Amino acid sequence: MRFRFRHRRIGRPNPKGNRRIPASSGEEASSVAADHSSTSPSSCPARSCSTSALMESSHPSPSPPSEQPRLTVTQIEQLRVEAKVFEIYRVLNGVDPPTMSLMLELWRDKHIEFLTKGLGNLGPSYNVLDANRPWLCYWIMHSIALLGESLDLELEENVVEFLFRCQITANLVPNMSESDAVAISQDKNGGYGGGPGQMPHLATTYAAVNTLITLGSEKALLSIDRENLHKFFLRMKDSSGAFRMHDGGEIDVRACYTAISVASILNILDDELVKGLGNYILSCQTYEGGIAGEPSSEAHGGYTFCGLATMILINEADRLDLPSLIDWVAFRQGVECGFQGRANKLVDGCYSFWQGGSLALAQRLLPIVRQQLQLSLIGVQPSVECKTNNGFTAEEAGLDNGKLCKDEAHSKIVVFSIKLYTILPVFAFPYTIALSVALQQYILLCSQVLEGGFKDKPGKHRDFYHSCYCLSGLSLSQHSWSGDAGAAPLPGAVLGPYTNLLEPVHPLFNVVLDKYYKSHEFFSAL
Ligand SMILES: CC(C)=CCC/C(C)=C/CC/C(C)=C/COP(=O)(O)OP(=O)(O)O
Ligand SMILES: [Zn+2]
Repeated sequence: MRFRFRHRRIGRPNPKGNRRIPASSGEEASSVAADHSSTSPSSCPARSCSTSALMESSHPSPSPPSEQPRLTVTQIEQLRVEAKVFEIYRVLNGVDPPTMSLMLELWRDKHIEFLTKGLGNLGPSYNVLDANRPWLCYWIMHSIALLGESLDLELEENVVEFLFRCQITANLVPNMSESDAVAISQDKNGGYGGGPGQMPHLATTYAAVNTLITLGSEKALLSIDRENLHKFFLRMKDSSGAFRMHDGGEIDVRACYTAISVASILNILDDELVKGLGNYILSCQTYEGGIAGEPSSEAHGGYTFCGLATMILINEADRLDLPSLIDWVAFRQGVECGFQGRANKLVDGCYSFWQGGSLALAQRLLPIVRQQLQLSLIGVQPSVECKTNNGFTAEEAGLDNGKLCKDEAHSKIVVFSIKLYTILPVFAFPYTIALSVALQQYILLCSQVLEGGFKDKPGKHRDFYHSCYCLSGLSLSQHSWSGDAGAAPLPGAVLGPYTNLLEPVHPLFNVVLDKYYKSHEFFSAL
């Protein structure tokens, strides 16, 4: 039977009543505003994974050397070999750890407390992250749903109404009456802005629609103006086949994903929106194997997720070089067990989703991956030397009898074997369980804040963005080997107490699976 935390409305007593609350660190209550400032594009000391990555154009330059202190590989290996997880915690956090079971426990009630406090800040006087308010709704509501909770109906309605006002575009004034808003929503401008009266933007449109799907009420789903949204998407479509973020805005893989994800989940995806898009995404896959934000840029986990998910949604994933992509993502998991966003950068909790999500997607593409590996070897005749060196028989390597000379065959097989060695372990059952449990260890020990919320890494502040993507990554890794959707994960796949188990997410859209099914049914019937 499936283990779930379902439909506990926030504000009611906790039926489990078994949460152990750690002593306050003194950072509490008044610190929520301070936490927000840590996500503010303008005030974030380290812009790493700031919300600017979601809203602004990003052209990563070659990675600068980091000043962040980190353990050396030798130190980590030593600590690991001696199984001194406590020591790792102490060195990373600078304080003595609580007991092991407390460290590995998901502090549900504290997370809910932190998340619900954030909802109070969506009103018109809330200036920090002013252009990101639908994102705040999504990060918070999705995190709450992952934890198996939901809001009181009145609070949910407030969010629906707030987002409805964000659907009204730049030619309107904030705080207008609902009747005026309804009248003006009939005009040609679709899409959601970062706040009421702001210009529509693809990123905030994605955040708003995912929030409404997460809320899932009829009122929430019906509030989405699909017809005008489709017009908005067509207006954002560029002649290259890609999309731009907003009128006159930048063209990149993020814009492609947000447009296609929303169009797909709302059942308004058509040939016009898809035309030429696969070619654009393909031109963003770099020599490293990952996907960049735009052609000739550096591969990055955020864009790799967006690019791969888009290709799957438009049914063109087989055009990507999947073995190289998987190779690249797998090597982004550092010795700290978390993922980095790109080569030579520090690991960070949010990539648990962007990189972990890419692996979760690739896992479903294994038949295509195998086919691509085999196709790259058609006609190759393995030599005895190759078989000995690489430990694979011709049959295992999927080789045909071929016409290539020995040298050519040899070089191809070496390349092939490198891929086999890196890709097979990534998807071999026990090995992958170990990798996903290791990722859970990073999230629970290094990103989780025991007072509630999640952060990039020790030494940083918690924020809603990292809370959302750490929880999303945690859910994906807990469920990564559950088999058919809906099956309960094996206890060994869930690090810490089994009560840590989160709701499963749909890896293409990053909404809770049940919410996706409900909305799919709803929009298929329209
Ligand atoms: C759905 C949607 C809008 C997705 C956005 C995907 C996403 C997170 C893209 C990342 C953008 C980027 C290049 C960040 C680098 O920031 P950095 O240089 O500060 O971080 P780093 O050092 O970890 O690379
Ligand atoms: Zn981050």
